[in-house]
Amino acid sequence: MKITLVDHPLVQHKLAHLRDKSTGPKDFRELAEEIAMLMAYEAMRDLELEERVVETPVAPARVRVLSGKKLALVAILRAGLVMVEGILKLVPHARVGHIGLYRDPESLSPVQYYAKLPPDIAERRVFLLDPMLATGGSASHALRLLKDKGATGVKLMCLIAAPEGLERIGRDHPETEVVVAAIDERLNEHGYIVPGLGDAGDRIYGTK
Ligand SMILES: O=P(O)(O)OC[C@H]1O[C@H](OP(=O)(O)OP(=O)(O)O)[C@H](O)[C@@H]1O
Ligand SMILES: O=c1cc[nH]c(=O)[nH]1
Ligand SMILES: [Mg+2]
Repeated sequence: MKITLVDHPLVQHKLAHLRDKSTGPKDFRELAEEIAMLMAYEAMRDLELEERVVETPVAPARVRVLSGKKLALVAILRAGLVMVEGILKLVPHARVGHIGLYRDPESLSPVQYYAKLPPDIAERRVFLLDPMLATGGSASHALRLLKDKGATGVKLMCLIAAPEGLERIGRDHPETEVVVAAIDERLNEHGYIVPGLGDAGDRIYGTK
């Protein structure tokens, strides 16, 4: 499994504020959007380009524009929604899918309550978005669902990953590239990432 760590200073600076427990929902959402946007710059580095010629006011210019497969952003609800908002600013024509999952607090297994994907998902470059990769159960479930719909080459983008989650994805979906801004120490006894940032969904929406 390929892991891409986005350790750019701007990403790390914003992540520091995101982790801080005194950061409220408004700033949390803005920071998470900005980090996702900066990470997408790296995650989309291998998008295909084709040559064109455009007329500048001075002369023809050979330019390169995006070509190849169209894009799909798939958010794991709820927390993945903020990443969609950031990345859509860069690629506004991407189609957006939603997979609704919550972790059962006892078993920590994902429970699916919703799924709506672009019908041509198998023909698109897919970026699966969730800020937190903890046990990896939610991301692994979502990757299975996407693959069952015919998606290939899906990239998983997470702000913070635990080693346990990365191992799980490597085991279940070894062909998947995971793009992360930080790899933390471990999970605690409740399945939260240490030091992490707490419950991403609750911090985004102020539900705790
Ligand atoms: O790797 P895992 O162990 O599966 O944990 C990660 C999942 O937990 C969080 O979602 P949560 O279940 O809190 O749902 P929410 O986004 O609605 O709050 C997070 O956004 C991930 O989807
Ligand atoms: O640390 C964690 C683990 C799972 N989900 C979160 O939102 N945070
Ligand atoms: Mg949550």
